[in-house]
Amino acid sequence: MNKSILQAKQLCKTFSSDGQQQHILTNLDIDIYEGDFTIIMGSSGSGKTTLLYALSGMDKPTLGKIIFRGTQIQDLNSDELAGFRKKHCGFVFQSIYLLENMSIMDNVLTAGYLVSNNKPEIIKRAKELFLQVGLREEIWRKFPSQLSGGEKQRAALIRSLINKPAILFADEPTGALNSSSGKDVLDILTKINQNGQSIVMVTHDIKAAIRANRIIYIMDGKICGELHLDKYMETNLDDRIKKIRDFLRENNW
Ligand SMILES: Nc1ncnc2c1ncn2[C@@H]1O[C@H](COP(=O)(O)OP(=O)(O)OP(=O)(O)O)[C@@H](O)[C@H]1O
Repeated sequence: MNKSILQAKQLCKTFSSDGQQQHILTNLDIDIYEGDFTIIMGSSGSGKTTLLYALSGMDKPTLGKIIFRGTQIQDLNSDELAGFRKKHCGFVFQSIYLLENMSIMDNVLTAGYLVSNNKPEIIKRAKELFLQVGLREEIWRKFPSQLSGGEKQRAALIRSLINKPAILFADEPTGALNSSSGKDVLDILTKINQNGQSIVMVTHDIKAAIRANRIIYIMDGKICGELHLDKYMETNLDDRIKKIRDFLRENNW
């Protein structure tokens, strides 16, 4: 098994609304391992996004510890947390949050300059990433509104990778894309994972889940099932899909 890079210990998250407390995560323990493509599944409202946000420092847990390479991040103040996220985490979401008033290249470079002063290095890496995800030079200076949903999501993915995050967190990144664009994004995620990028992704979609080598199932704020698979290959997909379907059925999905 690979080295653990992120741990949650006795994680609890409670939301209060209308005077009522809702316990979404309760005493949840999890390790995220370097190089894994970890998928979080579970029924709607089971707490998948809440878990992703807590693990990535986007939101503070109510109780418990989040430990990234030995540092407890739940105790960081908001500036320190923002620094942690910028430096170590990449994010892609279903909604694509690119800045509309700048080109996709500038969106990427701006994110890179927040972390590094080495502008030539950032520009070089951005160009490499654009080519790696199949976005040709002709569109680098286009604004987000001039691009298709799939192109925008690929640009958002480059932005999330520009600072070489230790972990890429993704929340249904293909949820708003047509199946061909969704497949392109999954192919890119698979490729970067094969090159060593650790990924934690929430999805409802078996087509996305087959890309993982580890699937966590959560129910009522707890991990109730875990499936380990070999790294994704385009062969034996029927067998892989069957294993995932059986696993989901066992968990009453
Ligand atoms: N900021 C918040 N304030 C109050 N309740 C919240 C908040 N964020 C999430 N919740 C509640 O926590 C529960 C879990 O939400 P979460 O988004 O983690 O679920 P999910 O498993 O990702 O669901 P889905 O698959 O539908 O996206 C839901 O009942 C939701 O209403």
